Amino acid sequence: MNKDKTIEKKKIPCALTIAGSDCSGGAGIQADIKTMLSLGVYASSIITSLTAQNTLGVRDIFDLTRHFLDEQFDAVFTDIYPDAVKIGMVSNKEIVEGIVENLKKYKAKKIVVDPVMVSTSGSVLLQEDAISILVNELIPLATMITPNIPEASKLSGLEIKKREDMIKAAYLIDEKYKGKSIASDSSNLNGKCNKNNRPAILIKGGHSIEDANDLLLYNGELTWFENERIHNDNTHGTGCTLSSAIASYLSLGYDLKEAIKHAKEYITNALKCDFDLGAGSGPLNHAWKITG
Ligand SMILES: Nc1ncnc2c1ncn2[C@@H]1O[C@H](COP(=O)(O)OP(=O)(O)O)[C@@H](O)[C@H]1O
Ligand SMILES: Cc1ncc(COP(=O)(O)OP(=O)(O)O)c(N)n1
Repeated sequence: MNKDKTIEKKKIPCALTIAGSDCSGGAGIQADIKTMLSLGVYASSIITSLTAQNTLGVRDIFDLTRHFLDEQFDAVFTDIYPDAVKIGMVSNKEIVEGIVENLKKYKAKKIVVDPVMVSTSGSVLLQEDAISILVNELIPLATMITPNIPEASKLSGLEIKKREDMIKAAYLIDEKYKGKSIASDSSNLNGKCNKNNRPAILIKGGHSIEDANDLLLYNGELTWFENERIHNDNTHGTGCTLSSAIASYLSLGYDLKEAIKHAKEYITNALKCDFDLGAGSGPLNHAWKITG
């Protein structure tokens, strides 16, 4: 292509989402791209799986092949290299293995892994035999992971009922990754070190019976991100949105804690708009910044 080299190129931050497609637009790739765009970040995508789902649940899942995954990685990373990456639904063993190999091959930076396992409506989004690869090979590449309460229970082996359990679970997960992190950016996250050389852990509190507070364990330090619980049943895609908002803020150059703080505010505002689409648990309003 004959591009005019005399025109000065404007550099805009680029975030990549590697996730499943939700045809109803509430979660997955669609929620991620809406979030990235609303935060002023260029969004690219690598699709792992197609889901036929809506606000009532997941009807069917069709996984992409390893070959097609590799083709997408090559197309994205050799042309518009992302400043940050968000990973969501990875569906099966072959796909997780492919993601691990490609992230290493292209030396991806600032990786936020949302260890999506089961949708809130109860559908399995990660096959059982893929869990150990996610745990032992993908998570060690991550800058941070964002499990919800059921996922944090699975990763830690601890039943989480209250705030203190979230703290115990965070330490148990952290202990597993002692000395195992090989994140290519672990020594250079916006100039800050992951001193312990393992992924930061953010346990999300959306499923808590208490407040919707999220807990971060980062460099051995605990931080709570406390925002009011919004009484809105339309929460489809909150986890996808939070992780893609964090990746967006990281691509904009925010440090980890600032990125989480702003991402949490984004979710709270999107929930406050009280969108009510569909017959079930509806999606968030990503246009809240424009429409209020
Ligand atoms: N009712 C709510 N009010 C305020 N924040 C919420 C609410 N539900 C979820 N969140 C927030 O949305 C984000 C995603 O959390 P969660 O729903 O636990 O994840 P997931 O969608 O992966 O199950 C977290 O920051 C959580 O605190
Ligand atoms: C394609 C796809 N990816 C992820 C999810 C799960 O979305 P999440 O935001 O974690 O939570 P719920 O929407 O299940 O509350 C999904 N449903 N589809």
